[in-house]
Amino acid sequence: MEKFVVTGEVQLAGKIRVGGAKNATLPIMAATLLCSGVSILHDVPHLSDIRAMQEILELLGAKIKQDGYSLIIDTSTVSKQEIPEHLMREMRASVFLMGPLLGKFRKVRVSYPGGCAIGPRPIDLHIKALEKLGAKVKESYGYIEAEAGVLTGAEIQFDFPSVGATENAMMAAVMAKGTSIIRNAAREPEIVDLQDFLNKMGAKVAGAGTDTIKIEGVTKLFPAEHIIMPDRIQAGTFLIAGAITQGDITVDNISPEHLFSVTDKLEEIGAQITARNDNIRIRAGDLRGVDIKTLPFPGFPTDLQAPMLSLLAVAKGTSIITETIFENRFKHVDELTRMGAKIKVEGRTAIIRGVSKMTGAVVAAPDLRAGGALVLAALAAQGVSEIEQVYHIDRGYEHLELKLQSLGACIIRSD
Ligand SMILES: CC(=O)N[C@H]1[C@@H](OP(=O)(O)OP(=O)(O)OC[C@H]2O[C@@H](n3ccc(=O)[nH]c3=O)[C@H](O)[C@@H]2O)O[C@H](CO)[C@@H](O)[C@@H]1O
Ligand SMILES: C=C(OP(=O)(O)O)C(=O)O
Repeated sequence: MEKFVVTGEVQLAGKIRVGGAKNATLPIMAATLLCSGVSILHDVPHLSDIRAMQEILELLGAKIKQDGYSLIIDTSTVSKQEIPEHLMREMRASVFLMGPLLGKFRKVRVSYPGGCAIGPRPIDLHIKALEKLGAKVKESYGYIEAEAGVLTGAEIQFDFPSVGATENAMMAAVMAKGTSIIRNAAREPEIVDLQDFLNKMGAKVAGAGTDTIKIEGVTKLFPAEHIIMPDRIQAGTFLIAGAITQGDITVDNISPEHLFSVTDKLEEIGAQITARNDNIRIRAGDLRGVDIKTLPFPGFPTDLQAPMLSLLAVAKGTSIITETIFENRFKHVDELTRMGAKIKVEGRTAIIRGVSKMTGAVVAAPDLRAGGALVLAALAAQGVSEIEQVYHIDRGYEHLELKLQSLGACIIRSD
């Protein structure tokens, strides 16, 4: 199995461009099912999750061509509404197919989705939204079947602003009869990107980015062309890499407003941030501990909690991180402890006593962002580290080792 071998204590410097966001691409790929014809997506990252979604769409009957960072998706031959279990299990985003398949065929059969093992990840809010729109949902033997003679616009009130449930509800509602209103909707930028794509297809969606989304159902949607929004989580990871290595990095092709909660914390920690139209520069300074609570957007993103924890592990003083989104997202802590970090986890809180240096060790990536966090820790640590289970990292960071090498890091992929 592949691993990363990292020699730490190299200050990173230079410019890095981030590509399209995994978490925007996946629902948009699913949304192409809502029409019949050729949609073109640009800046699609080369990631294993994207390949898994491609495999599912192809299995449903789509024809897909990849041209560099563009995906040409022809949905005119899609005929199936059922997704086999082994593909559903590959990633969380497979659940996004329920909304569009129901919208298109009025019928869908899927098993429970996989994704990062970061605590229980129920789909009750997804199902509730589909039921509100008129679907009859049956769960048995690990499969979920939904059917709707007609989908009818409805008021959907979420108990929690779930990103995936908001996206699924939007995709099911765009072709429902009448008006739908989603309240307490998630406000993540990826939802705005999905709205933009759906509207290019001829949908009538407004309000994404706020907690109330209004959708006027239409009878037909058309193929569309779209440039995927930049990946704010990758951008945040590179900024943290700059801070943890005492470096000077500029991250290009990013909307600074997507990262305010992160750059604000980095400044509080002691880094100097300069944000321009589409780039952010970070120059590291003396690092000091801060407290962080993960929250739905525009709060601090849970997907950057693990990388930030690595940074706080070498910041002066005590920091407290409270993870409010997922129940079990501190799996990197045991691995960071092997590298000399001093961290105590109590329930959803991690108490971090900063050490002046971590030391290289053999560690294993327990999930995607935790894997990213271990790479960052290794970049700062004294000596050589090996990070195993790189396949988790490849789900969401494209050629992370090559990107870090371009900034001067000493990291290689090895068998
Ligand atoms: C592919 C993708 O875009 N993944 C992102 C998406 O995941 P995902 O869409 O799965 O995250 P959600 O916002 O739905 O989940 C947030 C919380 O809501 C709970 N919940 C969710 C749905 C539901 O039906 N019932 C329920 O209780 C979850 O267990 C979790 O505790 O948003 C998360 C939160 O920003 C990110 O960490 C993931 O990277
Ligand atoms: C948790 C993540 O992904 P997923 O929801 O696809 O598991 C992530 O991108 O950090």
